[in-house]
Parts: sequence; structure tokens; C-alpha cells
Amino acid sequence: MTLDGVRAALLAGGLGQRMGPLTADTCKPMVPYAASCRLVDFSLANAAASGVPEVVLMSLHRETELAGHVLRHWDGRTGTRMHLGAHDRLVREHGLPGPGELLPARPPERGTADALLANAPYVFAPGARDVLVLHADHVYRIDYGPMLEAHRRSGADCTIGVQAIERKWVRLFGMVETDAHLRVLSLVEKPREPTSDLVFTAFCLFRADILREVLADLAATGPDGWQHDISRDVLPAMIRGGRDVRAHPVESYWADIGTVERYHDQQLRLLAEPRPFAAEDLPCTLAAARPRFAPGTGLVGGDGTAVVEEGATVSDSVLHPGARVRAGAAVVRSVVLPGAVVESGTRAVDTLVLADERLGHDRTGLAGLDTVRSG
Ligand SMILES: Nc1ncnc2c1ncn2[C@@H]1O[C@H](COP(=O)(O)OP(=O)(O)O[C@H]2O[C@H](CO)[C@@H](O)[C@H](O)[C@H]2O)[C@@H](O)[C@H]1O
Repeated sequence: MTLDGVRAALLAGGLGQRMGPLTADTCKPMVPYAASCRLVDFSLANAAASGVPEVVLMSLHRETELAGHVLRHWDGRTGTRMHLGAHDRLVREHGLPGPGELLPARPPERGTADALLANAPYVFAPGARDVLVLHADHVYRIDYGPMLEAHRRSGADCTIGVQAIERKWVRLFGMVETDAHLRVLSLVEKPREPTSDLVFTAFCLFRADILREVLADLAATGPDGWQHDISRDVLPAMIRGGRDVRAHPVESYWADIGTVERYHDQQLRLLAEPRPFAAEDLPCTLAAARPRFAPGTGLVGGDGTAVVEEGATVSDSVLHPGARVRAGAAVVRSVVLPGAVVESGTRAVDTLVLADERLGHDRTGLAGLDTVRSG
């Protein structure tokens, strides 16, 4: 099935400042994940598997690397075309810039709504009846088909993903209140004292004409009249203005990877039963071979791409392709990134082992990750 008349707009421009050393040399969407892929691959895999005809990549930082990855692995996959926004023609006619060269910089953007405005000629080009907003740092598996079906059946102006979570975490998200018919009554971004368990999963479907109109109205208030954000401005303006905004409950596993801690914890969560992903469902772009779940050991980059030497101990961990754990080393509840080496006689516990360090001492916990890089 294809999602006719849907164009996805992928938010992939955040700096990832809360990702610590993981984003020192790359942008957040390109951070390795789940022993098989990069963060951006999850939303792209969902789009491709759902039959979204076109995805507009809305990136800002380290665009060349991201654009190269997206074109190489995802352009044309199951018929889904990747569009690089303002850079699309340039890259398709002249190829990606060579080493040391950059794609032309774009003016700074203040929030997610600015990304839509800056990419308006591509997001709103003819052919899009609905715009599907996606994020490059979300780990989940979904078919957007049933969501589109509900959206079109209800005639909503916008349909947003929602998930019920523990009340104490709601303050970190956009909080949603609905009526019994799933009509959204309010969306409050990062509420201090939450009054609902429902949060916005941040992927949503807008009627393209309505989204364009609301963005134009907000832009007309001047640069300081709003916060340039989809959750803080666009959706509240629609709700206030009496537009029909509906909630689409997401029951399956969904995680937003915003911090180093989430990055660590949610990868270990992949190992817990019920497993959110089977190995064959993980997008695979880091190596040709799929990773495997090894009982007790964890998730290991496939077919010799991650090496656990004889006499090494690895438990409940994620080993990316190119990682090596030497004989006599122990890795416990840790994530070992591509190319990282854990030397003999050392213990890595509840931590991340980065690519450009050879871990030759004991380390427990995530604190101080910024200072242990040696590369
Ligand atoms: N100009 C730009 N161009 C391209 N990409 C950009 C961009 N500005 C930001 N982004 C990207 O868009 C995403 C949104 O990030 P924000 O930090 O604004 O929101 P947050 O993730 O906290 O909450 C949001 O996501 C949670 C769910 O995780 C919701 O509950 C909440 O309502 C919602 O605001 C990030 O992935 C960021 O990298």
C-alpha cells in the first residue's frame, strides 16, 4: 500500500547538545544505534515500509554526511524518494561536495516550525494533500497507514500521535488532553504540573493546506510574536482556532532519544522481554550483516563485525560493528560504539564505550564521559 498524497517532512536539524560526546563529531541523526544503524534510520524505515512516496529531509548541521547517508541507503527504497530540500538539485546535478567542502549554509532557524517554513517550497509542492511530520531521533516501528486512514476518515485538520506514560515523566513532553472521541482539547508543552498521562509523540499528520495557512498566520505576527515551534505554536493555534485536531493512540514501543542517558537506557531496553524489535526488524545500514540477540550477552553486530575475544565477558550489552572486547575484559550493561576497544583486564559497567578511546581502565556509569575520550 502507498500513502497517496502524503509527503513526509523529517526534522533532522537539532544540534543534539544533550547527547554529550556522541555528537562531538557528527549530528544526532547519524549517531549509531542498536548495533545495526543510525538514529535517523528508524523514521526512514517506517516511512519506506508504510509506502510514503516522498520524504523531505530538513537538516541544518553536518548536512553533507547526513545527505550522503540518506541518499545511499534510503533513496528509492520501496519506491520512497528522498528530497534534500534546498540542496536537492545541487546534489543531484553535481553530487555531494568532496572532503572539506560543505553544502551552502542556510539562515539560522529558531524552532521546528521554521524548518517547515524554510522548506515550504518542497514540503508544500503540488501533490501533497497531507504532510507527515517525522523526527530523526525517534526509535519505533509503525505503519503510518492506519493513522492516515483514521485521519482521512475523521476529516481532521491534524492527527497527532499520543501515548500514555507515567505521570512523573509527562513534564518532559508535550502533554495532551482529549475528549472521549479523541478530539484534542489542549496541548501544553513541558507542563510543570501535569494533569494528564497522555503525551504527544511528535509525529503527526497535517492537512497540507491548513498547515500552510496556520504557518503563514503565525509568521505574520513577526519574528518575536511566537516561538517558531510546532508544539508550542502551530498545534495550540489550531486548537484555539477551533480546528479539528485528533489524537491517534500509539500503543507500541516508542522512544525519543534526547540525552546520553536515554541513549544508553533505551538500547538496553531493546534487550528486555517483550523485545520492542526482532533482529530482522532493525534497520540495517552500519554493516551488511544484521545484528543478533545473543542470550545473556545482548545485541551484537552481525557476523564477526563485533568481536568478543575468547575469555572476555559480555553481558546485557550492545556491541556495534567494529567493536572489540579483548580477552579478560568485562562489559556489563554497556553500549560499545563502532570501532571501540575494551582492553584486557578492564571492566565497563553501565556505560558507553566510545569509538576513539581504548578503554584501558575500569569505568562505571555515564558520568564524566566528556573527559574520558583519548582520541
Ligand atoms: N530548525 C530545525 N530544523 C530541523 N530540525 C529541527 C529544528 N529544530 C529542532 N529540530 C529537531 O526537532 C526535534 C524537536 O526537538 P525539540 O527539542 O524542539 O522538542 P522535544 O524533543 O523536547 O519535544 C518534542 O517532542 C516530544 C516527543 O518526543 C513531544 O512530546 C513535544 O511536544 C515536542 O515538542 C529534535 O529532534 C530537533 O533535533
